[in-house]
Amino acid sequence: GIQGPWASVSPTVKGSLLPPPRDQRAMERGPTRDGGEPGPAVAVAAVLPAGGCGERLGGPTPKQFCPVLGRPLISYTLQALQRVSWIKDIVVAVTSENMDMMRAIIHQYQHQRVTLVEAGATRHRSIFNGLKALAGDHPHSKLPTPTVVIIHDAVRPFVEEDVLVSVVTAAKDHGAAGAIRPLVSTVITPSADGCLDQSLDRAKHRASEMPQAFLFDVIYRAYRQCSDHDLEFGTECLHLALKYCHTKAKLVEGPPDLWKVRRKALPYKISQQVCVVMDTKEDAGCIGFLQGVLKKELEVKGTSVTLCPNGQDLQKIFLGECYNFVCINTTSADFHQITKLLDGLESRTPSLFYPVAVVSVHFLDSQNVSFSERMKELMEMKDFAKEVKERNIFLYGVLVCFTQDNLQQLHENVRQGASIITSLLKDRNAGLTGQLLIA
Ligand SMILES: Nc1ccn([C@@H]2O[C@H](COP(=O)(O)OP(=O)(O)OP(=O)(O)O)[C@@H](O)[C@H]2O)c(=O)n1
Ligand SMILES: O=C(CO)[C@H](O)[C@H](O)COP(=O)(O)O
Repeated sequence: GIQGPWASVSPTVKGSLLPPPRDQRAMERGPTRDGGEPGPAVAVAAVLPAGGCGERLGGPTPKQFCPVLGRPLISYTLQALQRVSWIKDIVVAVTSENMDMMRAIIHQYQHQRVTLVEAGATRHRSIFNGLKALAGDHPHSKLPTPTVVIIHDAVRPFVEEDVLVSVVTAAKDHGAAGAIRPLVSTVITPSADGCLDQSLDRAKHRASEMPQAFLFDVIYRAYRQCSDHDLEFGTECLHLALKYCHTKAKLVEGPPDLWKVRRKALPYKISQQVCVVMDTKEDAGCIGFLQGVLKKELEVKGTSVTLCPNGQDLQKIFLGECYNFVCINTTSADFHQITKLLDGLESRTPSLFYPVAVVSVHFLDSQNVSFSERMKELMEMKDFAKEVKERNIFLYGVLVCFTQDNLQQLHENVRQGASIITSLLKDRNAGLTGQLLIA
């Protein structure tokens, strides 16, 4: 029967990126423990493999430790599991070299019910190590053995309580269960000579995702029997349960946000598009020259420039998936345009894995306006930058200085400004946000 205040199980953490849990749906599906304690009426623990190096994503930091809005990715996943009170223990497999970092993350974000074990050389080996810590018969077991164990990748941060309830409930009944999604592309089989052999009927196949859940005895038995080849090359825990315990997993349709971080999030073309926003229709003089140089600089790197003169609806820009903005301000001390742009960007869903970069370009006619006066005006940008960084928007400033009577120097400074803008957009350096670079 359904009892218990599910809504109180998972309060939305203030300031959290995670959407509020769909408790209502969980309530409809999930049985509670006897006595009204919320959660499936069995002891549940989770194993989180987090010992990979993230080769496909690239970069020196394994993807589970990459910062997302300043917080390591794994901390979001832990937060998502930890707010489900009926998951009693969370065992995380981490390599020895990252153990201290993981401890620091647990301490900094006050994660609870977490036990660390050493990761193995492959995902399956890491999971096996996690299971051993929960197995009563193992010398390294430290924790109570659960009836059901959830296995979930550290790099799938958006797991919600309702899907956890579904897989745990199904595992209780079937021995094993896993989330699935429709296939996004058709799977084909090539022949040895590189020609099409077969094309699978997409409607008949599914992508296997995480979380998965198992009766502990089933999955632990499967891991203890499986071959070195399985542990080395296997990619599917549900398959181990089938192969070694004849347990046919129940498949549960999961939501689209169960995805895993694999490669860089954005297709190159989208991430490279640049939108230039102007506060004037005028395109003569240094503005026109800057536009020309920018087009050339950015085009060289395979980008396209959209010019949006004043008066055009900025909404159109926000609807598009643009991640690079150059805001050219010609009106002295006027932050109107950039404020409008930042407001619009803020209302857009934050891009978690790729910051939006905005370069605010200003001009200083040093014969007519004093440098210190202009700097004082532009200091405001620092506060803007700090605010919007919270939303993964990186704001930079560029000041192009000129004197009316030295056209050659103006052109040179504009060229330098354009190359600073290009580097800022390309590098997306978090440390330079709010800084004003002078050309
Ligand atoms: N020896 C390993 C390899 C992987 N994992 C974990 O298994 C999950 C899913 O694996 P995958 O996406 O393949 O991660 P990586 O192996 O890090 O990535 P890549 O395959 O691109 O190297 C990740 O949380 C990863 O840290 C693990 O615990 N131990
Ligand atoms: O998704 C999985 C686990 O998370 C896969 O089962 C397995 O680890 C292979 O991963 P990938 O599809 O990223 O190669």
